[in-house]
Amino acid sequence: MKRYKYPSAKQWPSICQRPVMDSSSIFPAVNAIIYDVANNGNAALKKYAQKFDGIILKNLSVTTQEINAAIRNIDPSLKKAILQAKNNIHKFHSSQKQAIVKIETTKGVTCWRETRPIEKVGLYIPGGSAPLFSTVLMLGVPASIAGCKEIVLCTPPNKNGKVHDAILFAASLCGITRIFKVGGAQAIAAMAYGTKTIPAVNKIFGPGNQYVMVAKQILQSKVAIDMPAGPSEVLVIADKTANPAFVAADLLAQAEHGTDSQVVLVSTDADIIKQTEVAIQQQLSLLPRQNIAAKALEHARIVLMKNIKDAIAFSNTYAPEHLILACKTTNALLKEIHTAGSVFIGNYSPESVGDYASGTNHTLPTNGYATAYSGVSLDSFYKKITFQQLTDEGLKNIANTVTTMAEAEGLQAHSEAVKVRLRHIKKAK
Ligand SMILES: NC(=O)c1ccc[n+]([C@@H]2O[C@H](COP(=O)([O-])OP(=O)(O)OC[C@H]3O[C@@H](n4cnc5c(N)ncnc54)[C@H](O)[C@@H]3O)[C@@H](O)[C@H]2O)c1
Ligand SMILES: N[C@H](CO)Cc1c[nH]c[nH+]1
Ligand SMILES: [Zn+2]
Repeated sequence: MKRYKYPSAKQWPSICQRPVMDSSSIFPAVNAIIYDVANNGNAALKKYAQKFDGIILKNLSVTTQEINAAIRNIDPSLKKAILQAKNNIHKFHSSQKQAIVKIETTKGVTCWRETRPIEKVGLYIPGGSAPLFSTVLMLGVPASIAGCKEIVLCTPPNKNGKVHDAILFAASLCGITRIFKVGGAQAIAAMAYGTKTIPAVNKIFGPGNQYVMVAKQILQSKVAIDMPAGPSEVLVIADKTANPAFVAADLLAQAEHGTDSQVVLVSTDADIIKQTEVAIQQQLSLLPRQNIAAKALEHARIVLMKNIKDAIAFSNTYAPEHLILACKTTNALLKEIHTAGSVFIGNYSPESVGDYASGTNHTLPTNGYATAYSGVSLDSFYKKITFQQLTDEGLKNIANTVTTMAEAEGLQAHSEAVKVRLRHIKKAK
């Protein structure tokens, strides 16, 4: 853990550095995997399943029998929880549908936008250190609301060559049947290039470790991606109204994801910091994944700030995936938040509820990308097409503007496409 007291704004960018792996080693490794999958297809996928997941696979596809068995085997209380989470995610994402708005920009010139689903989408579900079946809902629910025709899902197999029952159950709830036992950078490459078994898609979604995230970034010239969503992060802003036990629990919740997760506490109160550090040690010792969390805590940041205004400004510089406001919150303060993936307000809004069931999406930009990217939403699964329709009057009303601009750009043919119609209208009268 690194601690800072009243750092100057000049120091903030260096404090905000993420513990990302050295990209000089990760890019060549991922490039080699992509090249191999593009050239050797399924054979390369099976080779990497053996190398990274420790399993020799005969078949990459999950069979209907495996899906049906998972649906039968799933624990009833887990089934109920998944159904409630799905319901909330469905409600929130359905509310993001937008009505078509037709605008007459000039008399007789009407413009509007219509949405169409992206036809083929690929969902990556992390499974290296934990089978994140919640991510199936976060991606599968909006994909099915949008009406994507082909939904492909890739996830790493476990040591027995199986996919976790809850992943298969959640997928079946979203109507996803094309499921493949492929993880890591090789899964992203397979969905970008296609193999004999795995279809190529138009857009790839989903979080993952740094290999997955770098593969998505490299393949962006071949296929669309949702965003760079890598190792989990949280930044908590705590004032004296915060509960140190809650803050510690929230920091540990993200720290347990992976050794490269990053957690940051920014507080205006030295006592709250002290008590939170004590609570972290107490709670950490009780966690099954304490080794992972402890490693992640090594690159945690604890920052004492003079006031909440500076704390928010620091958070905007960090651009956290998740921001928890364990402080007195007003609407004016919320307006000061410019960069964050998802925000949790007050002592009773733990980040875990957004991970699973409040309804918001947990696939969010990490590593500072919240400066420019939004988390996954219904919109991520659509293309937006603009339309315009002009009457003859409309064309006359706008003609001079277009011909003047076209001719000033030296593009006479553009101008003529308008003028030929004007002559036609004149003749017809
Ligand atoms: N940003 C978000 O929205 C979000 C959401 C959920 C999870 N996450 C993050 O997703 C990540 C999940 O990571 P994970 O590792 O558990 O699962 P993962 O499925 O992303 O990665 C596992 C795969 O990584 C590959 N791999 C492992 N070691 C490798 C190596 N040395 N070289 C090349 N490839 C290798 C293997 O193919 C393996 O199947 C965590 O970091 C978690 O914090 C982020
Ligand atoms: N916190 C993760 C996003 O960074 C999402 C997740 C899934 N399961 C639990 N948590
Ligand atoms: Zn989480």
